[in-house]
Amino acid sequence: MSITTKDRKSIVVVRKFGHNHKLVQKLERMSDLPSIFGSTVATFAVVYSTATMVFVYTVAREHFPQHLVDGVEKYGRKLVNFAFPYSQITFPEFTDAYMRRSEAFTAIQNYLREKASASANRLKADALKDSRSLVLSMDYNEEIADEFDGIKVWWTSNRNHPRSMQISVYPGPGVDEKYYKLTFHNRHKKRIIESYLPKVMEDGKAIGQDNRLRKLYSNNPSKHWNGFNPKWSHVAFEHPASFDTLAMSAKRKKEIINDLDAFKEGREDYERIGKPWKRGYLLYGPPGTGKSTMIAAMANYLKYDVYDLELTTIKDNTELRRLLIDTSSKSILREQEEDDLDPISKEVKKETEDTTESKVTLSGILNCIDGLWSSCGGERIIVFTTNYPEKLDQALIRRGRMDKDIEMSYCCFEAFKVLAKHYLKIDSHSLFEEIGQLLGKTDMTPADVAENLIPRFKDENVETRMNRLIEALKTAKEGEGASRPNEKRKRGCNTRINKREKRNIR
Ligand SMILES: Nc1ncnc2c1ncn2[C@@H]1O[C@H](COP(=O)(O)OP(=O)(O)OP(=O)(O)O)[C@@H](O)[C@H]1O
Ligand SMILES: [Mg+2]
Repeated sequence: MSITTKDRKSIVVVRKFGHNHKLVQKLERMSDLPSIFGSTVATFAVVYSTATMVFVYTVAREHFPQHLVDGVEKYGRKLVNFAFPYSQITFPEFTDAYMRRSEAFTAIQNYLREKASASANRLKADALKDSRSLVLSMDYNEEIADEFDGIKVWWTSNRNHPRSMQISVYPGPGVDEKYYKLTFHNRHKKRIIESYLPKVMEDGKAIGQDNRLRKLYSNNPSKHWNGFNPKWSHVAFEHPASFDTLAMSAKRKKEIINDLDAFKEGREDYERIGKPWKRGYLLYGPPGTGKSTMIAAMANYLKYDVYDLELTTIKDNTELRRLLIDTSSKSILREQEEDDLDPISKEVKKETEDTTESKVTLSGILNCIDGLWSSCGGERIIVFTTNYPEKLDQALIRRGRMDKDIEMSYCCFEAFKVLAKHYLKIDSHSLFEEIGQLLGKTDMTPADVAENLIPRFKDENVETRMNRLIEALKTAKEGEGASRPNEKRKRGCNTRINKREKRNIR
């Protein structure tokens, strides 16, 4: 170093700085070396060297003209960058003084959680709000290395300890300030910012979505809405239904799953053709054929929330719109026709409801489905369920609003086999043939079949349960024969999916 100064000590220190740069370069090449070691030494070198630069700068300002001092400063910065060519980005937990949690922090936390359990040595266990089980994450001061397109980066989890024992509802002095720090080589800055970080955010959000406890929302009567009473109340959505346990033919099931997959993966297609990312299903069929079970299976398959829309407690279209805007994406909105409600539910509703009649009109619903609601955040499914498809207005079910009809009907033999597999834990039995024949001649819903297969007492054996079903089928057949002797029944498997073009409900 050729700086002529009276202070010998500073020249010696600058030489050390050069030595540290070589060390950092060496550490960088040794990518197999635990990086915490590399970055700790490098950080130490930089802190040490930076302190020295500050000292040199102070001394120089006192003894040298300004243009020389500026030169030293510029050269010093270059040296620091040369010695530690890494950039760091910090992601604090809170975005502001109002305890608003940073979305970026949460996404990174989710993203690193999976990597942490595989590679970090020290983990923290938490039962997070809205999460179903214990979650493990990297402990403070722990480091995780990640790789993206051959670029190596390091994440550390840190916190600033409270500077005083003050108790505060806001983060700040007295409250832990947690943050993640990302370190990467300067030469990758552009790709890290433009490609890696967006990927971390996207993956982290998707992981959060998958792990969160999903919710079943129901709308509150609009007369109760105010700052304290929200439009929607929710409970945890923990319905156990799945496509595996849903009684219907395997072919139909596959068709519905494929349709849902295409929708879920279809974001870019919808964007490209300029269509709101939503899909409408019309589920129709007699009570007990599995319409509600199907919605639960869909929600579990897609990992969506469910909004149960009760139109009778909404005064008018404006309120309906406000209600729908308040729903989130990745959700299934279920609207049930009032005629479908059983007599008891109708009575309860009459007693609890306001006497003023709902002025929600069909066109109000349609406008919401077509317009505003569709456009505020995509990935929404709307399902209309009805026991009386023939009563639905054609405007509601025209193509583009309801994209697919799914008919749920009586239990066929294939559907019975699904129920037997789950209720009786058997795939075949000598009584299956008789049951199959009876199902072919009798209208019995999957709900009634299931009711006969469920044990009435502990350890009730499989034959007894199947014989009970046989008896029930025989009784139902006799009853049907007596009440509807001339009716020509069409029986297929319990689900039929109709393309809109082919179906004519009226
Ligand atoms: N297809 C099915 N697969 C499996 N279980 C079924 C099926 N259909 C009915 N069940 C059983 O019967 C019960 C009632 O079914 P569900 O509530 O889904 O019928 P629904 O068609 O929605 O009736 P409603 O028209 O009265 O609303 C379910 O809890 C489930 O146990
Ligand atoms: Mg139902």
